[in-house]
This record gives sequence, C-alpha cells and structure tokens, in this order.
Amino acid sequence: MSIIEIKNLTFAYETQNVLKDISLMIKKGTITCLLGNNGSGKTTLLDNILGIYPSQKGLIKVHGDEINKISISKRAKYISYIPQNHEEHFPYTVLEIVLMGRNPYLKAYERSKKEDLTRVDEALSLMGIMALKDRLYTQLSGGEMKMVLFARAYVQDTDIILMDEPTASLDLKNEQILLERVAYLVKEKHKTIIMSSHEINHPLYFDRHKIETQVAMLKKGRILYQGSVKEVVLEQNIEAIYDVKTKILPYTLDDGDEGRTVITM
Ligand SMILES: Nc1ncnc2c1ncn2[C@@H]1O[C@H](COP(=O)(O)OP(=O)(O)OP(=O)(O)O)[C@@H](O)[C@H]1O
Repeated sequence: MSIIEIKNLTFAYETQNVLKDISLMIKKGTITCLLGNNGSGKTTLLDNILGIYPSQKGLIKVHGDEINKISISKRAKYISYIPQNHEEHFPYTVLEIVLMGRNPYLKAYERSKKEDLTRVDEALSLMGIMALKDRLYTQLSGGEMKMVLFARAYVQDTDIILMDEPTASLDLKNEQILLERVAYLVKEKHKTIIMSSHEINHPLYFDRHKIETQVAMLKKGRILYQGSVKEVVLEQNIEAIYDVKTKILPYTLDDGDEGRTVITM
C-alpha cells in the first residue's frame, strides 16, 4: 500500500492553476525526487502534501487518510519538513531549534526530557554539527541552517520527510553528508522521502546506492515524466523539461560499482 496517494490534484493560489492534475503514488521506504524548472510547482506540491492549504480539486491521502482531515498534532508525527528558506527572527540556539522537533511528543506545558536532549545530541553528531550546538541559529550561514533543519527533522522521527532543495547552499562535503544521511534514513530506517532538487545527479546517486527511487519531472504544474530513474532520467526528457542539451555518461568506480552522471553540453 502507498504511504502517500495523490490523485488528480489541481491547485491554484489565486485564479491560475499552479498544479494541474497531479497523480503520484509513493511507497514506504522509497525516495521520490521532484525535478523541474523554476516555478514548475515543486514547492507548491510539497506544501500541499503537508496539508498547509485547504484542499481544492483532487485528493491527497497520507497513511490512508485525507491530509486535511488529519489533526495538526497527528500530522506532525507523520511528516517533517525541511523548507527551502527558513527565517527565524527570535535568537534561539541551535539546540533549541533542533529540540523543537520533539514538540509533537510533548504534552501541553510539558518540558523536554533527558531523552529528548539525548536525541538532539545524536542528530547533531549524525550531521557533524555538534560544534554549532550553542550558536544562535539567526547567526548561522544558509548551509549551516540547512544542516540544523535536517537534524530537527531527524529528531521529529516521522515516517515521511519532505525536503525542498535540501542541498541548495551546501558545500561539497555537507552535500555528501546530507545525501549519505538521506540514503541511511531510507535504507536503514525505512523512512519515506520526497525531495525537490535542481540537481539531476541526485536521483542517479540514490539509484547507484540501490535505493528505490521514483522521479517525477514537472513542467508548468504538470508531471510530464514519472517512473524509475532508468525510465525517466533520459537526455530527451531533460531537454523537454529544461530546454538544455545534456549527455548521460556511464562510469565505473574503483570498487566496480557502476553509475551514470549527467553533464550539460
Ligand atoms: N504564495 C504564492 N502566491 C501566488 N503565487 C505563488 C505563491 N507561491 C508560488 N507561487 C507561484 O506558483 C508557481 C510555482 O511556484 P513554486 O514555488 O511551487 O515552484 P518551484 O518549482 O518550487 O520553483 P523553484 O525551483 O524556483 O523553487 C510560480 O509561478 C510561483 O510564482
């Protein structure tokens, strides 16, 4: 059974439809990569899955229930979200920001327990950002903030994690850490991840690591191509979406692992 079912979703902010007849089935323990040019509707689709807008046309079900009928407290135990941009105006420390990921598990006025603080330490170590623990979140760089938000999603302990361009503004090392942690969460913890990305090599990376990966390529609010990495990440599809000519090149690593990489011409 699918953990997320989207059927014929059409959505408009005002009068013009931004998402058009989107249907997507997402299995537990898989990654879905949303690719598409700027303004194609990736963030809007993630926001709809999160249930932050009243439903318009079509249906989104999470764990078998219509998303807008699931209480906010239950939703926070089902889905965590790493937004593209996150502004925090209050000078919380990194510790406090990550600890917020445990809020869905606290009763009204209940204080964090020792176990919650242990989870925060575990997440900060996992992301290699223990040194940031007492820093003010408002004073971090964009890339450091992204790593902190991933740690917050990790402690929230949801089955589903939505990520909006999670590697944007990360340096090469942190991009590698993030991709490895995403792969770990899916393979070892059976999390279900939906991530938007402008990096076509991301689905190829997950495919090489033998993670079940679905790709949905959007253009002007429609999914034009949908399926496995091998079915969808093709030169002609990339050109149809981005109007850019590319080559997909095969490579073999020293250990014999084979993969493919996309280069622009
Ligand atoms: N709050 C809003 N009100 C009105 N229109 C919006 C709003 N948010 C987004 N849009 C419009 O909806 C369309 C889809 O935007 P969205 O942010 O979902 O695209 P995206 O694929 O995530 O783009 P990007 O790759 O640039 O992040 C765009 O034309 C955008 O201008």
